Amino acid sequence: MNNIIPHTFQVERKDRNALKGHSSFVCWFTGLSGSGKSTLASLVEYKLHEEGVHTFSLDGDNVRGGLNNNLSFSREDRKENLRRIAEVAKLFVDSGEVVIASFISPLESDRKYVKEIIGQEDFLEIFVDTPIEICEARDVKGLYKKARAGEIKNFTGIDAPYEAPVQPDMEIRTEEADPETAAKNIVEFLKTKLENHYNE
Ligand SMILES: Nc1ncnc2c1ncn2[C@@H]1O[C@H](COP(=O)(O)OS(=O)(=O)O)[C@@H](OP(=O)(O)O)[C@H]1O
Ligand SMILES: Nc1ncnc2c1ncn2[C@@H]1O[C@H](COP(=O)(O)OP(=O)(O)O)[C@@H](O)[C@H]1O
Repeated sequence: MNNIIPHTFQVERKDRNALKGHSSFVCWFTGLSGSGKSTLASLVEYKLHEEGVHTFSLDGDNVRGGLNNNLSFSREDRKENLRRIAEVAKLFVDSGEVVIASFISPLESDRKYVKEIIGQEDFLEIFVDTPIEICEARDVKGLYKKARAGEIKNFTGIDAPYEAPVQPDMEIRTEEADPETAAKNIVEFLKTKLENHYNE
């Protein structure tokens, strides 16, 4: 960082957390396209918001439509996509928000990189574990059909890899729990972090 000297501001993260009355961190959903990331993220955010928690959602399609609209789905571009998202998420954590991030984030090494940028203590990984056959049967956006027809290249799970997390903080098998029940369980899990992390 040549000649870059960060300014220290009087209002710090701890002051923003105190004003909001809770801690801030990133809840990161990873899983295949159609696994249920956005569905669960939306329900979880709604429930937290209803309880007065300050939240902000970052989602694959939204971020790729703006900030990251120059990036493809090559391995290098996915890494850059996730690097920028991690930096943005970190800013939101500093601002005192609970960030709900939903990105395929298919590689263990890239998720590790994201965790390093955000900081281990501010990062929770939730694996939305849905077998590819189910995601493909759902085919919410018709993308699997296009990928099978060769109209989309590097599609995760078809001709690009997805590495399941080795030690996620939480795993949701969407075949076993309906979205509402799964979201409730996630919120219960996050509440511990909201309180404990704040009192540390
Ligand atoms: N080739 C390919 N592979 C996977 N996904 C694709 C692809 N092309 C477009 N899409 C759409 O982009 C969404 C995933 O973007 P992400 O930023 O989450 O992907 S990544 O983390 O950089 O791998 C993903 O959204 P979700 O279905 O919500 O996961 C797709 O709608
Ligand atoms: N238990 C579940 N959790 C989440 N989504 C589910 C579940 N069961 C079925 N679904 C359906 O699966 C689809 C998941 O789509 P979406 O949330 O957009 O996935 P992603 O964001 O991972 O691409 C939605 O149509 C949702 O209604």
